[in-house]
Amino acid sequence: DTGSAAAVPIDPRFDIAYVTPVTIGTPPQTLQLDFDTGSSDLWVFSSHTPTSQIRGQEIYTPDKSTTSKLLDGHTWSITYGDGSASRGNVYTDNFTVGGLAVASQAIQCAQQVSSSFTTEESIDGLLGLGFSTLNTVNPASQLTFFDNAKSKLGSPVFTADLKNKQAGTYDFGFIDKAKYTGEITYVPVNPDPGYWTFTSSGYAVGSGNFSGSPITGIADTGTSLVYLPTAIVTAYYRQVQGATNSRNYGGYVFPCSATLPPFTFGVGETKFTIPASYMSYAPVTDGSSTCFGGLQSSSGIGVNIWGDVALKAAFVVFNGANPPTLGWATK
Ligand SMILES: CC[C@H](C)[C@H](NC(=O)C[C@H](O)[C@H](CC1CCCCC1)NC(=O)CCNC(=O)[C@H](Cc1ccccc1)NC(=O)N1CCC(N)CC1)C(=O)NCc1cnc(C)nc1N
Repeated sequence: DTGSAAAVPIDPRFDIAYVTPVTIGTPPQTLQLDFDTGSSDLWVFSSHTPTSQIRGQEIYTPDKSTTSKLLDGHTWSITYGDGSASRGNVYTDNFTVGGLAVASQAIQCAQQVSSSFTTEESIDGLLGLGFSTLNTVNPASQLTFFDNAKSKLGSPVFTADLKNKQAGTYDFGFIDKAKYTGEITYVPVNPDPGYWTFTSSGYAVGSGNFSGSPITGIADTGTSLVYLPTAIVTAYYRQVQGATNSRNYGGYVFPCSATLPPFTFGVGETKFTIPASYMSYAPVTDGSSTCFGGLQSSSGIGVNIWGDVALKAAFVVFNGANPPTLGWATK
């Protein structure tokens, strides 16, 4: 079997996140989920979520599904890097993504979500595509949709073809040659503690020389920006007129009129260039002439993160074979 579904930016003006339609239950209930390779819980706004915490999101109602089953005594609680959080109980039900079906997928129903989820009306929940070791369900952790679907897939892979300010695609079980150019460069993945961790072969700022220093980080579709070591980030913003590291805005900002250099990163021998237009993330507040950079320092995070700003510049194969690898191709 295979599956293919659109990854749609939640805001047409800048790519803070992408959502993908899924169906849950019988008859099918359609929700838009944020596919997140940086976590491994599949959780949804639900009939168990207090209405005071719901603002326009679609919800999953297990009682309306003839195939839902309560996973008795199981609970979950998750906190994300940006401090957002949610927790709740667990059902199993039929689940499909782009035509690919899993019969008894663990669906984590939110009984509590933090305010940033309530205010993000376009996200009805998350679908974790990290390694199942990260799943937070107690007393028995649950498998991700990808792990459940693997045995049905021609090839144990999924691919991310995220695009700038337009809909891209997540494919499951096959690699679509029409979505990339040249060859796919595969690199090793360290699945511990559960992220898609790989090592980039280096970077260049604009037309500057390529620095071959290895950068270990995670490929994370659920993170909007790229977070790299401070030395790299300062080298980048040294090339941007008027750039400052703003404590007020929590990162590097610059005049929206500034000329930005592109940013190149290496995977094996292949080089990926993030165009300057992706490197200006968004005005710090609506209508401001100060813009927030798409590249920020990872010093406060503890891990380097290749988020959507970088992933948009490539076609990425998440190969769930043993051992797992990451494939990168230009497009
Ligand atoms: C089992 C936990 C799981 C593995 C968890 N994984 C992650 O945090 C990475 C994961 O990819 C999550 C997935 C996000 C979570 C929020 C909702 C959207 C998806 N990524 C992050 O938290 C990275 C930082 N956040 C982001 O990048 C969010 C994503 C977002 C998008 C749309 C709407 C709201 C938020 N972007 C923003 O807040 N933006 C607004 C501000 C703008 N300047 C940039 C874009 C983890 O590491 N948690 C440990 C953890 C706990 N507590 C903290 C403080 N840090 C932690 N790392």
